[in-house]
Amino acid sequence: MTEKLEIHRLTKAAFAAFGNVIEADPSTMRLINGGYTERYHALSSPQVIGEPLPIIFNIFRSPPRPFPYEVTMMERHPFASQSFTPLSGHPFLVAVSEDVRGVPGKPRVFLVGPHQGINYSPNVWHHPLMALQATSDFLVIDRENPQDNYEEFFFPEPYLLEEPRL
Ligand SMILES: NC(=O)N[C@@H](O)C(=O)O
Ligand code: NI
Repeated sequence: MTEKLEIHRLTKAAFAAFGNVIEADPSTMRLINGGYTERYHALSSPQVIGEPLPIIFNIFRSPPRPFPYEVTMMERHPFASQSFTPLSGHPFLVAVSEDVRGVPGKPRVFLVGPHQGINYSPNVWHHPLMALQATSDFLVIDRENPQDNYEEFFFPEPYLLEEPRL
C-alpha cells in the first residue's frame, strides 16, 4: 500500500533542520532609502563547501506536477546550498528528508506560499522542484558545476502526494 504524505504549513522552525525560509519576517526588517524601503535582512545565505566555485543565479521554469503524484526519489547537493524563490506568483511544494545512515528518511512535505522561498542547506535530501497551478519560474541560487554536486536516491516504495487544497 503506497504510504500517503501529509502536507505541512511552512514555518522557519519546522524547516530549520533543512535550511531557511526566505520571507518578509518583521523581526529582520530595517528601514533604508530614507524610509522608502523595508530591507528584510540576511534571511539566508548561499553556502559552498570545498572547491570555491562561483555561486550563480539561475531561473528554473517548471510546469505543475500532475496529481496524485508519486514521490519516488530524493536528491541532494553535497557541496552547496540551493534556493528556490517563486517569480510567477504561484505556491509550490518542497519535500525534504532527514539523512538516515546515508539515505533519505520519510519525506516531510511543505506548502510554500507565493511570497515565500526556501534555501536548502548543503547535503539536505530534497525532491526536485514541484511547481503548482501553472508553469512557473523560480529564481534558483546554487553553485556552478551542478553536474558534480548531485546525489540521488530512489525509494524502494514510492510515497503518494495528493493535490494540496489551496
Ligand atoms: N537538478 C537540478 O538542478 N534541480 C534539482 O537540484 C532541484 O532541486 O530541483
Ligand atoms: Ni536540488
